[in-house]
Amino acid sequence: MTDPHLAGTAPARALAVIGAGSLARTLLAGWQRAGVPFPSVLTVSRTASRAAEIAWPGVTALSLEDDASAATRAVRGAGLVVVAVKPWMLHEVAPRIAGALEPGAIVVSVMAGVRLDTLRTALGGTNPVVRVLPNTPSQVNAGIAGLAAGAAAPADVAVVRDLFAALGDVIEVDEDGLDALTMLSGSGPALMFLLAEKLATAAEHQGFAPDQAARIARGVLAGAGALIAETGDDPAELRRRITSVQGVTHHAVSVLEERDLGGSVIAAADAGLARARELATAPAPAGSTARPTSPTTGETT
Ligand SMILES: NC(=O)C1=CN([C@@H]2O[C@H](COP(=O)(O)OP(=O)(O)OC[C@H]3O[C@@H](n4cnc5c(N)ncnc54)[C@H](O)[C@@H]3O)[C@@H](O)[C@H]2O)C=CC1
Ligand SMILES: O=C(O)[C@@H]1CCC=N1
Repeated sequence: MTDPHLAGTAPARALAVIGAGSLARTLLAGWQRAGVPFPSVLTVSRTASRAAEIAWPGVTALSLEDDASAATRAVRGAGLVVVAVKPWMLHEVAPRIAGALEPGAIVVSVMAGVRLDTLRTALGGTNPVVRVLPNTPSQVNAGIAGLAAGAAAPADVAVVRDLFAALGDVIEVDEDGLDALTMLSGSGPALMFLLAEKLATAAEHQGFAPDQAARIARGVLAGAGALIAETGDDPAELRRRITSVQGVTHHAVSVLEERDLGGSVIAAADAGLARARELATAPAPAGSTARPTSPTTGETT
């Protein structure tokens, strides 16, 4: 699928992606799907085994394990550099790339919490830096990304905006707005998937086999998503059409409202915002190099 916004406007710039984990792969898959014509794409992983997982056409996957200068090599010649490591790894990445960035190369940070001032200082202060907060539906060009431009020149911001418009909707905000979006749209899909997991658990509780329970949960989430996407109707209106007076939906939803679902989601948003702000200066969490850590929260590293 080629995004019509991009026709004729896509930057013919080489792309370097530092940190080729979950989000980086999501973005690359989305750009490939949208047909974004990068002249070359280099990714940098920490380990050779992670680099070997990226056997994609047109992508050269380097690793620090194989070549300690991989990050420096990747950014040389790149017009766009996406930094997609965990926020607490910036201190390791920045010295490797700061002196090697091409003049005018645009750095896009997708790291949660890390402020533009911090990025600019860490990267030597001469290259334009833009913060973007994407989400994983970008992989299927159905993402929402927050974009905070800071002091970047309008032409550079336009390049980044076009790039992420190929992956879905782009909302321009200031940095405080970006911290809030980190949970709302960045983590938002996880909330929806959590609800689907809980629906499957409830189905099993009511006697369905696990494979049937999984089909029910997947079908409901995918069907509801397709309905809202294709009709463009308001979620409250779509819910109203399901809710018969004193019917089944009314009784089920009442239980969630009595247990303050709305208050719980607001509390979750506040907790996410607080954590996004903390990440600006936080050390690596204990155990953050192990994968995966928790079946409940689904943390990857
Ligand atoms: N996963 C998501 O849905 C979203 C993630 N983000 C942000 O994206 C960033 C990456 O997150 P994920 O992809 O989920 O994490 P991840 O752990 O899957 O990927 C990070 C990758 O960086 C690599 N890495 C670490 N140090 C490195 C170094 N010095 N040089 C090169 N590579 C190095 C790691 O080996 C790992 O593969 C984080 O800062 C996160 O806040 C933002 C929005 C959404
Ligand atoms: O959990 C995280 O910190 C990242 C940022 C938003 C989604 N994943």
